Amino acid sequence: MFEPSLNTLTPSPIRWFNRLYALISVIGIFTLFYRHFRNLLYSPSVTIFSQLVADVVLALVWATWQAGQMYPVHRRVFPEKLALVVKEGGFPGLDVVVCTADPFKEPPVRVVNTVLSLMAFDYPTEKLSVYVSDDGGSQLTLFAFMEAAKFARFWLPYCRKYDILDRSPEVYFGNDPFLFPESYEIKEMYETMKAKIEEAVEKRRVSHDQITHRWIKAFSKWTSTFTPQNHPTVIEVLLERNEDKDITEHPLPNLILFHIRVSAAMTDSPIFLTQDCDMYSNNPKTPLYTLCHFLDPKVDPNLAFVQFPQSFHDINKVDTYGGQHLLEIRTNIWGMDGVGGTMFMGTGGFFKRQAFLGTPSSVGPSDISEAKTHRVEKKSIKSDDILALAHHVAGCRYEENTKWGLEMGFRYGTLIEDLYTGFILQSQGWTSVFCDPERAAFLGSSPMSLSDILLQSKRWFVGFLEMVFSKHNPITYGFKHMDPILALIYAHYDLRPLLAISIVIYSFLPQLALLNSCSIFPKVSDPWFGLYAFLFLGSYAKNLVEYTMAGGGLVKWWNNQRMWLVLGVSSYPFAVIDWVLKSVGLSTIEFNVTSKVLDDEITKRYDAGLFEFGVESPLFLTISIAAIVNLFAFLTGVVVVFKNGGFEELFGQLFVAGFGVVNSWPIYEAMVLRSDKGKMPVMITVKAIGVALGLCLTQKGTIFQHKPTMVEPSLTTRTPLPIRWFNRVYALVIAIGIFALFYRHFRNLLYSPSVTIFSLLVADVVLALVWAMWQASQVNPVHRRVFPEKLPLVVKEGGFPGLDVVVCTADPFKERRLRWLTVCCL
Ligand SMILES: O=c1ccn([C@@H]2O[C@H](COP(=O)(O)OP(=O)(O)O[C@H]3O[C@H](CO)[C@@H](O)[C@H](O)[C@H]3O)[C@@H](O)[C@H]2O)c(=O)[nH]1
Repeated sequence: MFEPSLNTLTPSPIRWFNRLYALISVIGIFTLFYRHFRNLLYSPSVTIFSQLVADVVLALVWATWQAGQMYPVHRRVFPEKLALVVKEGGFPGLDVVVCTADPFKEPPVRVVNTVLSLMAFDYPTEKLSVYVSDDGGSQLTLFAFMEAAKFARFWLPYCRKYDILDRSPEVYFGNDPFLFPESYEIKEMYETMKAKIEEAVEKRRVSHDQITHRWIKAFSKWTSTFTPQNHPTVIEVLLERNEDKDITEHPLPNLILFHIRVSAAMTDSPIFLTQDCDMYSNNPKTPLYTLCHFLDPKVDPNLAFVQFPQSFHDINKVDTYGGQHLLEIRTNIWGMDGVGGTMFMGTGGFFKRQAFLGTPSSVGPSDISEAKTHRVEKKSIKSDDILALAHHVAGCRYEENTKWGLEMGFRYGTLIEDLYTGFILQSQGWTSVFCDPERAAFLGSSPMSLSDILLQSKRWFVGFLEMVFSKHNPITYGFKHMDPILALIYAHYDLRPLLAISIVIYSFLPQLALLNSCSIFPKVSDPWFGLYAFLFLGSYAKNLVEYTMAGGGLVKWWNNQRMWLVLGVSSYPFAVIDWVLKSVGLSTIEFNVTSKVLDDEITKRYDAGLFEFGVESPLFLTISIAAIVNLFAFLTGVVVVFKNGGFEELFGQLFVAGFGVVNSWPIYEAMVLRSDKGKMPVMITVKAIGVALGLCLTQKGTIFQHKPTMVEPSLTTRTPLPIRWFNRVYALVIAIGIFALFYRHFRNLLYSPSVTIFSLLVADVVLALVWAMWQASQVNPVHRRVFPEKLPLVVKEGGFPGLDVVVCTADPFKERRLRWLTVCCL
């Protein structure tokens, strides 16, 4: 029987290019390690050891990133075919949970907009319930939703009637679309509601005259002992679909305030969506795209969630802080999808409820219509027993001695509950898919100040470190429980904070060495320099290709790589320090909610592409120190090279310092050229200059051996022969062939051991060894020339060293001749 396919999955052809690039780079990386080890062996030094450590960490993070490039896929969905599979009345129930935590960092008007846009999904309202979970326990939130429930009666039918696309009223009216007869009236209602909510937030309380009789009892819970941490359970049904109708007598979706488990007790829909409070719906058809996965006749019964990307409406044209996370959200995620599971991003994830109750084998049937827990759908959500059950499960003692947070529901105990929860689900055998419709499903806000973005990243990175050092480490645990490639991709995120080691080393070591005229990279004419150039340019070029394919341009890419460096000397090392302090019990780390409050001046500066400093954050101090050291080293290096020469030897360091300087431009600008409120605080600049100069002046002659770079007349030249490239390529190709042959021998030995195979292996190993030794002499053939005419520049004739000439005659007694030669040498 023909079964309509609601989605398709196609492997991306770019995977072949990715794999080839990875193979060539791996060879390059191992060659570089060989050089480091050889140097360490023959002339061990702190500098070489630091370079080795930096490069090993870089290589680890790079390699785990490549895992996400091995199996990229693309998906398409066909919502127009849904009707062939299920009638609208047969759609599964959908619970939407929106979380908010602080009405002063997350303005209730914005949360209301998010919720209204979700209530207005193109989905049967009798199947839809929206929950608002307020961790801040604020009466301002309740008041805002009381008002929102009234406005919804007008807004939802208006969206339906005119098939409006922007279903967040703020966005819709912000675009000035007065096309329909009711538009003015609806806008006025919205503005009135907005003003009321904002007035209450400004006064920080809800006055009695703003509360209608029906809500007095609800607000009476906010007594003098009520605090955000300690308060009675508050569950309020603001709209109930069986009772509340919009102005066209169409049922409204349920709208309920408070806790996530409450949704299982009240509506128990098979699918639920979790949403950040700022992530409004930008595409009303999003739930239909989700159904294209959950209701596909060939659906994987273990499918746990469908993830939509996090997209942002307020990123400036050049994405100054790399806030779009294009590489993570639009590139790597497809690589995860190709091996069985995209990560959960904390928002925009539609879950099958059953996935939170246990492993696929323990929870039984996985048909979406069966994916319920309490089976309470038929009763009114205002009935006493449902409300009693909801209060019971919402109570904070409910979880004690249960599996909630450990083996069920969202997994606690980390600052990255989203990534962690997705990882655990996938290690239990659940799968997930990524869905990226052309019109973004959801749009949220991204921080506009540097300190907000650095603090947010630091929180994530502490969370990643918690995961690395837990029993759920992606390598030790992941390798056993999921596709190893997927485990490696998770490992990439968890290892990222360790990049602090590499970026800090490369932000200071070559620069300080430059100040000592001490060369730590090969000189330009040295073949090893080519290897450095290949690895650096290759990875940057590949990164640019990935970024462009993800939808970014050159300027955005540049800003993104700059943020990578900025994070490397701020959020990454601070996350490591925070994690260490927390691990030894010297501090606790809390979830600091990211501020979503818009400040006009900050927005203006952000839109102009300026970095927003403004506050005295220790995170800015380290960035500034690195920027000043790079500038000082670069300028000193240029002067030294002009005075004494040595450009070839010092080029590598001049390049690294120069690269640091170019990337640090916004920091110098904020220190010296800007006078607005977002400039670098003077105290940070002063402290940074003090520390940087102290560092540059006090390290002289410590770990760096001073090597004068004065030009000396060269009496000989040594030119590598071009044939070496041919020799090397030949050796490389044959070496790959030899390894393939060995692989065959070993496999044969393993599966059908015999004397013949063993003898062949021994013979080939010996041949290969002798061959490899001979190739060693072909790798770097050189040609030498001497310039006797330049000798007077170095030494006068009178200063020539003495020269003894020994003439040998044939001697029947060889030993005697040797004895004579030895005597001469003495
Ligand atoms: O104690 C808390 C803290 C936060 N939130 C809500 O969680 C959401 C995310 O918080 P936010 O401060 O915006 O964190 P971000 O770092 O911007 O969010 C990203 O990172 C979080 C942690 O990994 C994920 O939870 C989010 O979904 C993801 O968008 C917001 O709706 C908050 O209201 C709560 O409900 N309770």
